[in-house]
Amino acid sequence: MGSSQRMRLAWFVNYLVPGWNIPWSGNAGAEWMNGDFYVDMARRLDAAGFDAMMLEDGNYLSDAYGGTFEAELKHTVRGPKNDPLPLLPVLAAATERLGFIATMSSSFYQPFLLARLVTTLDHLTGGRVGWNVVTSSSPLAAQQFGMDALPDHDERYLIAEELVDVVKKLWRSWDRDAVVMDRATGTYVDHEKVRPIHHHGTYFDVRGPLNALPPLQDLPPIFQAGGSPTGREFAARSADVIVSSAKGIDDMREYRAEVRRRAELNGRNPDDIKILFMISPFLEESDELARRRREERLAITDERAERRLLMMSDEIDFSQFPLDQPFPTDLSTNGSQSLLKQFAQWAGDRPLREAAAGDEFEAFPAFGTPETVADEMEHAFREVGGDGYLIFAGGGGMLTRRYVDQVCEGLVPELRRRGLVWDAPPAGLGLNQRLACDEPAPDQRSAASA
Ligand SMILES: Cc1cc2nc3c(=O)[nH]c(=O)nc-3n(C[C@H](O)[C@H](O)[C@H](O)COP(=O)(O)O)c2cc1C
Repeated sequence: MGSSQRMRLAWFVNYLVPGWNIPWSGNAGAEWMNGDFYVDMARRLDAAGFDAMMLEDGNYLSDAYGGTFEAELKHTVRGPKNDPLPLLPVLAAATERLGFIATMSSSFYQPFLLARLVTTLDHLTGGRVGWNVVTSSSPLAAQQFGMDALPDHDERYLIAEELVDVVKKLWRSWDRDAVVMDRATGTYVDHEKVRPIHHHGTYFDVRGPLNALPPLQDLPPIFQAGGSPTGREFAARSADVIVSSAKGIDDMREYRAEVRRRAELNGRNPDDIKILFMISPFLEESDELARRRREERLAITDERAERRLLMMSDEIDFSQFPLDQPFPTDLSTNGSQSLLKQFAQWAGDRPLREAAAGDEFEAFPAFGTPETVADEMEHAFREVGGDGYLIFAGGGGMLTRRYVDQVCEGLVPELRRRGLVWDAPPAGLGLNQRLACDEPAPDQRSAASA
């Protein structure tokens, strides 16, 4: 059975300590900061045929949970976290084809700085960079930049939309053939091919032009993860790739249909937006062993519940809610609205301890042998019609070199055998073209069994 479209694979990483006190974590706790762990990982992903590594970012430690940094620093949820942007060219230099998605917040970056940074990264990586547009979710982040609080949730998306627009105008302030290098006249750039943009908007005033070269890719891909109605609308208007935290086949289907509908209403071809769903696969030699290991990981303990609640504590103090009671249903936030709503739905009437400890960042539970997990992924892929997956290693907590190998050496070859992922991308594609490319991979199942 050939595939009508290919499955894209990306991996979501935080530049903070990966698994460090679990089996197979080696000396990661003492060494992660030098970047070698992530360099090794990027090489593995590149060789396995992953499309991209997505580098998460945020810029605060939260004491919203219980009014202290104790739990935050104990569990290393948000830090210590180094700045992933300088890591990006280091990763690119160690790899050939893998794309890298840099996260930069629309609440703190000025368009000029961002446009120049991304175009520089695009040249340094040979056209392999993308931008994950996030709006940030905590007043604690705003307070690092001289503000008391973030703008309101929905207004943040208006700012993001204008930011994307100005950044694109800056990228296009140079014609692609502006550099003429005319030796006879001694002219390096044709000045008629470079123009100011004179942008005067609601949130930004930028004269332009860019004082750097335009990106190597025509436009580096825009990633987005908005889950609220406003977030979905922004994604449908601006994103090339959406990473979704939808949970369950119905939710995945609903999310995809709604974003595609919104894209169409905005005059876009819905097929131009690729949607990746999050999974945290749990791979072992047998289904039974994987099930047992997963159960151990998701054991209902106060410690695990605390870690999960901490991840949401960008604004609300979740330590105030008793773990033996159901999660309150009447909470609202100026932070990540959809993530809060999704957790409340997941939690239902169960005691909070059970709901929080048992929650994983995944569209569906994926555990077992590579064959079993590939079955699950293929089933959902065909059922929902999504464009691929974003792997997240259980919120990063179970990320080890061994875990990366289980995915790259066990799961991906199985997906490739089924004709779901390419052997290698077609030559000469920038990251944006690569992500957009639906060209099916050859089905190697019959060849392998012949
Ligand atoms: C896969 C994924 C990756 C995300 N990466 C980041 C990130 O790196 N930094 C950040 O501040 N927020 C990140 N977010 C949060 C989103 O930008 C957004 O705030 C969240 O999905 C809630 O959407 P909403 O505000 O529309 O409700 C991520 C969310 C998801 C699902």
